[in-house]
Amino acid sequence: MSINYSFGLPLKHNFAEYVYYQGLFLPHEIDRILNFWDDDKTIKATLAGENKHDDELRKSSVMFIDNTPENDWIYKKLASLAITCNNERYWFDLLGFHQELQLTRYSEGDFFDWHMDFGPGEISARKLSMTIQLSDENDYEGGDLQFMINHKIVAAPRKKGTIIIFPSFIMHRVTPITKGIRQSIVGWVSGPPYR
Ligand SMILES: O=C(O)CCC(=O)C(=O)O
Ligand SMILES: [Fe+2]
Repeated sequence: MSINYSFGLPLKHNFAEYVYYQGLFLPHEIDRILNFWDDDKTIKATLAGENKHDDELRKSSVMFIDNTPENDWIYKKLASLAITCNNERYWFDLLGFHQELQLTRYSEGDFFDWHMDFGPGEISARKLSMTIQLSDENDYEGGDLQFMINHKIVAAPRKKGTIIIFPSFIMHRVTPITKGIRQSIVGWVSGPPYR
């Protein structure tokens, strides 16, 4: 027998484990971002939150893109895309970027194994994760950004300039680079606790 015991929850039929967008950054803008790479500002990637050093989970180099006036165009574009995407798909409460955008470089042998971007402590406010594929897909082998969707592993598009957005609680990884270099920007949009 059927029952009707609705709490009247607003259901979101547009939810997707990840979405991607192309064309927000022009090729010359991507090249401009790639030129930010400065070996002197580079650090070995650590994990936010718990288990800060876990060499088995992650190997890559990162630097941070300060939110200075010259870099604001990058933040602006990503913020506006995040808001649009959120309004179409997720309806999370978002407050903004509370951590600097991260420029990541994966060289041969580098990887980031299965993880969520969400967790206890300083990463508990993350709601949406964003990745920009900065490298030409033919410049590296391996280095796929993949999502675990139920029992299936799905790879994100690799095309240079693609922006992939996903809820920060979705499991994902970057497979080991077997040849070349892959670069990406990773950003996290934060918000108040889920309720
Ligand atoms: O490089 C990427 O595309 C994603 C990296 C990642 O998952 C992270 O930094 O949390
Ligand atoms: Fe991640």
